[in-house]
Amino acid sequence: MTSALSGLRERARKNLDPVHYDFFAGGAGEEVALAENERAFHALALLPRVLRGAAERDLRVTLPGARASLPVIVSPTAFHRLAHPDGELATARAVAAADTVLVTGVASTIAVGEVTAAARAVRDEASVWFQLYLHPEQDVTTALVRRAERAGCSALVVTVDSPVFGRRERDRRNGFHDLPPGLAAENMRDLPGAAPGKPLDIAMSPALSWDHLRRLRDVTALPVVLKGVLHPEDAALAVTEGVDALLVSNHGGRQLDAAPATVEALPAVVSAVAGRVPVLLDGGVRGGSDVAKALALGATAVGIGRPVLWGLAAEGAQGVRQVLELLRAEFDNVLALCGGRSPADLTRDLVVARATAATAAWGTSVGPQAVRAGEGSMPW
Ligand SMILES: Cc1cc2nc3c(=O)[nH]c(=O)nc-3n(C[C@H](O)[C@H](O)[C@H](O)COP(=O)(O)O)c2cc1C
Ligand SMILES: CC(C)CC(=O)C(=O)O
Repeated sequence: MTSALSGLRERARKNLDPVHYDFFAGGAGEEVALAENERAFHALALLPRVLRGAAERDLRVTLPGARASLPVIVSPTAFHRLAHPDGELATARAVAAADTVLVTGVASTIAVGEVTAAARAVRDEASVWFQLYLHPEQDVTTALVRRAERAGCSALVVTVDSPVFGRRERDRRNGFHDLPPGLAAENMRDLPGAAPGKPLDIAMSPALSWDHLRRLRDVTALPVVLKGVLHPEDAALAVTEGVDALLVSNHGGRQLDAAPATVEALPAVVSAVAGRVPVLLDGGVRGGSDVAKALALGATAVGIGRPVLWGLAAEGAQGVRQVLELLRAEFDNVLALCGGRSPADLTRDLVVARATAATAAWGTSVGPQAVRAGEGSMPW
């Protein structure tokens, strides 16, 4: 993590109630997956190409229902008003100003219609996607989808890595179970089964199956991004089921602690999808070179979770904007250093396992590992 980003995190830590800091920062279990997401990026190196004439660079990418000015979008994170009084409104303004996609979540402390309005006040065509969990009762899911459609969201992000809630030790230790008075999951109000004036609980259900996803697709024409896929067989199934994109994610290490680092799971998913839909990744992206590594391994874009929360808690909308501009500048710099003009120039042969990077470049004994990576085998 660069000093600018860790500086924001430290300022966020100072501003936040320690219990809320732990909620944002923490993971499940022993926080192995949380740590692995970042470690796995460090374990990879980029093998740059030279003399490729990369004076003019274009960072834009096309995604379902959206275009983004850089291949970094904002993943859904809960309860932004714990980080800053303006909460998701501040996040929405900053993300729209940076001209990328905001994935606003069902666990937002501001209703989705107000979030999209704040984004559109900054940029007419601002892209906002809506993240939801499938509810076992179809009428609740449908009501959430209608809410997102009315708000003008251009895709649905369906999180499927949460059949049950991960065991978050920090939250248990801190006794953090409820939002402070005055804050609520605003999108959960006025849903079928909700008591008047009271938000419904966000359901996480182990009973969900592909049938529930089919029922969702029956009630909406919005593109669907499936979030939390790690197994290549699930990726292939999802494509067969007609999803419009996949987001490789382990929920920032907050669900299955034994899950692999996302950048390590990415190549097999990319291979299973075989170019049929875009594949995105989140988890542990902290700098421009992480973005470049994920793209070289086949991601169309990456999402960031905690860095946005650090920016928001440190400085509100300004802080979120700072995080996105930092990543834009770093990614552009790395792209140039790799001799690339656009994200498409970041190809798989540019990624090698760090332990073998030098020997791969020399073409000696370990070299073929990196060379074969370009042909579909794993470089680690
Ligand atoms: C505080 C917090 C809350 C989150 N809330 C949600 C959520 O409501 N829905 C969801 O799909 N993912 C949620 N996530 C996971 C993020 O969307 C994303 O997968 C993860 O944060 C990416 O990892 P990173 O924080 O290392 O960038 C949350 C993550 C954090 C840190
Ligand atoms: C409270 C949850 C709905 C959000 C969260 O913390 C998570 O998904 O990690």
